[in-house]
Amino acid sequence: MIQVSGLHKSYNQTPVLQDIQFSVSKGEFFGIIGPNGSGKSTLCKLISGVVGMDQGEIRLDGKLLTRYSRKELARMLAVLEQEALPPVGFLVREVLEMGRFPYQNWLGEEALDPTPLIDEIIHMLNLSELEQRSLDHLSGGEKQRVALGKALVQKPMVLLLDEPTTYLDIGYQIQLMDIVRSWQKTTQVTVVAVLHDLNLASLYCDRILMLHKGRQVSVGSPEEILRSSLIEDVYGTRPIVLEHPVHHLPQIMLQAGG
Ligand SMILES: Nc1ncnc2c1ncn2[C@@H]1O[C@H](COP(=O)(O)OP(=O)(O)OP(=O)(O)O)[C@@H](O)[C@H]1O
Repeated sequence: MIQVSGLHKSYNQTPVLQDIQFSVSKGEFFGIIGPNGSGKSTLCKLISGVVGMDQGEIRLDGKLLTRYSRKELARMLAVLEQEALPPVGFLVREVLEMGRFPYQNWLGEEALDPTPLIDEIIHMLNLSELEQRSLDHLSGGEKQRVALGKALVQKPMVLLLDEPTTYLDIGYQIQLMDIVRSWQKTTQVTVVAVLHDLNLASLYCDRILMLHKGRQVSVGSPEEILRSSLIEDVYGTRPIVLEHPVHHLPQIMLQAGG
């Protein structure tokens, strides 16, 4: 579904991403991890077409990203980022309705009534009590659920999540990741998620790409990537890696220094 090859990106002559090469299959849950400043968000912006690359190519469903029109790309790919929410004055339901713009004509109408889909997503994300509230008065976590709702109503083939669990407490972190995963199972959407929390990445991702200083360190299963020595090389701290007693996936425990 996504093929990235030979990707390079510099800002002001400083390389931010170099030699990035990977592919993501349809329906896969693909994680991107790495320390602060390693280039995760830049990679997301390149995949979503917000920022142009210097070298290399990105293909979505076999077609070069640069060949998609804005509306075609919005039907193909949705991005969850809170900053993309409209600034002030909109109700939650209105914000979700905005997610349908790729399917609307110039009058803002679409062939099929999107109300059942929007209702389903409002229900799934527990937004029923908030749907007539203004976005301005929501908490960070509530806004994050609205941002996810706006991305899901786009019914994309690829869902790009840039730090989706920021602002969320542990209950909502798991709830959001579970919702994304069950949505993925029913729609076969391909998910690419930048995650800071390595334990969440392990629990939800089929494969993980690890970045370090703009370079790709490795791509592999959680077991291949979340190894104590590799994490120490990249993050500069050596965690204890244990197997989750229920899910049998690696989980890390941090060790305090001194
Ligand atoms: N628009 C920009 N102009 C100049 N430099 C930039 C720009 N955007 C990002 N950078 C630089 O590119 C590097 C990678 O940034 P990026 O935001 O992609 O990293 P990240 O891995 O997402 O970091 P974090 O985990 O801290 O969010 C950083 O050194 C950052 O300062």
